[in-house]
Amino acid sequence: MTDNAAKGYACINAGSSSIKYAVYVERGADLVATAHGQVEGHGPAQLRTIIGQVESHLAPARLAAIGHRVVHGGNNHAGPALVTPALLAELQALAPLAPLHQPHNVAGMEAMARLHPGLPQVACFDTAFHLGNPRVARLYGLPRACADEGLLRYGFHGLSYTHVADSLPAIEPRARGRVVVAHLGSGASMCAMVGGRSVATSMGFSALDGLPMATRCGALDPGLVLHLLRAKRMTPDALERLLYRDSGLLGLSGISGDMRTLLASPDPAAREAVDVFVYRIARELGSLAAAAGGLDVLVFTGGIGEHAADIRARVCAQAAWLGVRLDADANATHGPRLHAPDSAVAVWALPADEEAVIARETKQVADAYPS
Ligand SMILES: Nc1ncnc2c1ncn2[C@@H]1O[C@H](COP(=O)(O)OP(=O)(O)O)[C@@H](O)[C@H]1O
Ligand SMILES: CC(=O)OP(=O)(O)O
Ligand SMILES: [Mg+2]
Repeated sequence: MTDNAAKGYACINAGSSSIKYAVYVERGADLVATAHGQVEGHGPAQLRTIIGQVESHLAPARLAAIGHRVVHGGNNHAGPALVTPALLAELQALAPLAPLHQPHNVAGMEAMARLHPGLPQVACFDTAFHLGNPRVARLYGLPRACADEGLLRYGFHGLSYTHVADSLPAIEPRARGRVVVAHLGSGASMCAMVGGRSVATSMGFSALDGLPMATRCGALDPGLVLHLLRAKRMTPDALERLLYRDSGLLGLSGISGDMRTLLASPDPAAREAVDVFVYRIARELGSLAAAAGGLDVLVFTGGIGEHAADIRARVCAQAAWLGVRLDADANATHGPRLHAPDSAVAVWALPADEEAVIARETKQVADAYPS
């Protein structure tokens, strides 16, 4: 290994159910992926597997920096940031707002710092993409003092939305128009973009809001939470477990939070869980189209958005009033172009690639770091 070896970047994306990783290597002015993978679950064993994979896919490049997806960046980060002890403390303080993600994001940084002390690490924030949302989109109807202390809508999945915003102009002439993206994975949210920038999104203060997800409830009447605390005497920990881990598709079906399992199940409760998921996406689409002032393009991404033709077909059927018309054959084979010739709205299915955005942001920050 020499100093003039190409630079390589490891990308770690700790989501709610798994850790995705990728290795990117510089080739001229480009960053090229040499590995993409996923390990289920979280913990030291998973991180060790990932480190082994990263090292075996790096050569002959040298590891120049490690980038991490960080779900919650609060109000201070409109772009990626170098990981420092002060930043780690800041991210740890935000952990209660994203309990399924933030502790794993921070654990990944700490593990890599032990393994590669001195190597720059970069935090790439899900919240950054939405930080420029209009203030009306960010405010809750709470007393002003609450907003002053940060009780605002933040929104998440920003790295995935950035990837869509970056990819769309090459394939879709109306990419800079009024676009709604549905990121449908284990976590699920939707985002309205105008001119390639987020103007509104379905997740809010935490990654619980908006759509029902694999195990998270989605939007709830806060009166219901008060009822659970008071009348049912639930403790905050029990409530957190109910809302983050026992609800959503899993809670509704009583079977699984995994869409593939539910689509294959003849159980009426599985069907009803899927019905609720589709219904809520269709309603959110109307709301986000209103925020964008109309709808030119609809994009599906995430594991469900990319692979579940049936879910896309049902959402699009409920969006006929917006001028959405699917090409059934294109949809069955996952497009990526899904709209019929007479559709007023362009519809696409695109892979979610948060790691590509992590690689780019990591290089950008690390290149500015004196090595
Ligand atoms: N072929 C498929 N049909 C339906 N659902 C699918 C398919 N492939 C993956 N999924 C669903 O995608 C979801 C996982 O999405 P993914 O984006 O990988 O999750 P994560 O949020 O963990 O990154 C699961 O509900 C899974 O069942
Ligand atoms: C923010 C979020 O819900 O992320 P994921 O989909 O990776 O769980
Ligand atoms: Mg994900």
